[in-house]
Amino acid sequence: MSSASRRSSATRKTPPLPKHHIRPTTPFSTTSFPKHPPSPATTPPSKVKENVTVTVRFRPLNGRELSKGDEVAWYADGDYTLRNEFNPDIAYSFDRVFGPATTTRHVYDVAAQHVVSGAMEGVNGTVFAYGVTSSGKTHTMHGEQKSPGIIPLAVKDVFGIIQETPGREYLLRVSYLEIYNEVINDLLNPTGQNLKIREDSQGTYVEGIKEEVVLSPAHALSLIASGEEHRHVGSNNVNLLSSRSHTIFTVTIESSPGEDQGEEVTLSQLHLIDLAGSESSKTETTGLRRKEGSYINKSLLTLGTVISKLTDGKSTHVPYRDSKLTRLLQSSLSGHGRVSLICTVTPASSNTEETHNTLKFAQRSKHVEIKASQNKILDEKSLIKKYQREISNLKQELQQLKSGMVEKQNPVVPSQEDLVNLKLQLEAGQIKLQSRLEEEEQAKAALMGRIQRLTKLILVSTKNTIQPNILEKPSHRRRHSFGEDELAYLPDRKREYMVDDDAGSIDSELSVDGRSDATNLDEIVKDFKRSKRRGMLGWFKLKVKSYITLSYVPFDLHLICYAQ
Ligand SMILES: Nc1ncnc2c1ncn2[C@@H]1O[C@H](COP(=O)(O)OP(=O)(O)OP(=O)(O)O)[C@@H](O)[C@H]1O
Repeated sequence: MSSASRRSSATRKTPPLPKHHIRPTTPFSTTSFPKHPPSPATTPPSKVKENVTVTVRFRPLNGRELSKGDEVAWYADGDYTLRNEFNPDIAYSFDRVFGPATTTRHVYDVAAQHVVSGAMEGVNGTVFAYGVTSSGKTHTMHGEQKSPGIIPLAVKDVFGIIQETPGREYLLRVSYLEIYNEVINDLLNPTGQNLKIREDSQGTYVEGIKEEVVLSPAHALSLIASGEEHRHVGSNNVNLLSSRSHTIFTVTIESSPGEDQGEEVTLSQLHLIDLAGSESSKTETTGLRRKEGSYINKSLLTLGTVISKLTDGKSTHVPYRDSKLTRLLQSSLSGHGRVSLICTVTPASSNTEETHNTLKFAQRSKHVEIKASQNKILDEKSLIKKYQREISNLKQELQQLKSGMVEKQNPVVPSQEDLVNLKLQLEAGQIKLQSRLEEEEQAKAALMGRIQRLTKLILVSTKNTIQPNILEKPSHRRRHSFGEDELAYLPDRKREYMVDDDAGSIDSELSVDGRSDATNLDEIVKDFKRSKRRGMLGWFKLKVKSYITLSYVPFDLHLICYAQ
């Protein structure tokens, strides 16, 4: 093969070699998860073994490599095999090998979609990109506006799955952290520095990490973008924007069949990880960069050791504790949930050795066994159930408050004498009445606000086929439309997201009252102004009429007080 033709592509189609297909979806069973003890009410786990999905993605030779005369040293030989150009005996097979022309969308469909859909069904999932500096990890995980990466595609998919799952309610929370020089920083909360890893009976977790409930893809992406602003990035001689830290973006997904149904809630975590790249002596660095590089290399070395120990079949001790990265990945690597490893490589001959090391790591990782199983929790442990119960209680409370107010307003036609007495009573008790009315109004507004806030947090599909009549009345749930625009993912964009106003289905129910109140109030104000013109007697005549026609008497009382 000539240099020129080698340079043109790192992909070749030759007769098929033994193929390694992506494993079929594993039937779900039950397991536990960090921070949430397993429910005794769950069915016994029927764990089915599968392996980590391991794929390799080539990036094209870049300008720097071409200008220094680099050749293609490694190439994709079909969809599953990767070969060394100069030594045909060196070949590796993986679940999939992506040539340099492959789109990230395709990588997502093959390497990440099954992990994301599993997470939506309660199976923990981890997708991570591994490779040397400048091999394309960030390009793969984050992408750019024109070519969104695995993280934005997964976020969009999560909301798409909610939309395609009528009759189920979801609550999503996200967190975003970096491990920089072996220190954990919260990227969603700049004051959350040097956070500690804690362990409970269910595994490791980061103490004090901020979790934000997300309401739409744009909302989640804006959080990532704002988190990215705090991530440590710097340039080395091969990458102008080299990641100096490992990042873990976690989506916690709770789902339940609905407010009044007894079925357990499923809970899972989806970890999307962009590792920093290992650096060799060729990566010329000094000072701070070198220090960062040594932390990065050390933690990746520990990751390699952990993978080796997990797969050699004889180790009794796995050194998860030797790095923050492996401690946080402990639950995933020790088999709780689905894992997809995307190794990124350059075909460049100048990087032959580094690419070979990545491939050896990928090969070992293939033998890590995992048991994908579904997490279920009891109602009381679940945030979504807590919110659902709270909404229902608040609605009852609101109803009681409203009916209490209406009872007090029963329109009775008073006699002339009653009216005089009433006026005297009103004069005596006007301040008390006024403040009580204000209190009731405030309580009502507070209840409405709480119901509205809680309702917005729970996500449902607009395709509600379970209750078709729901379309006939204003919805009580937040509605979403998940367009491509949601992926307009600008890292420099500040948090300009919403809690927007399309949500307000509960508004529509509540605003019915709001509008009628306002209408009555307007009328009363008009009456009041007219009566002022006519003098007090006119006002009293008018009020007698108002008592009969208006149902919302407290406002009348209120105005009478002012009218005196
Ligand atoms: N598959 C690809 N197609 C086109 N360009 C790519 C691809 N992969 C990476 N690149 C480009 O190569 C450069 C380096 O990629 P990237 O920053 O993703 O590397 P990295 O592995 O994350 O590096 P580091 O570990 O230093 O952060 C970027 O300019 C990126 O746009």
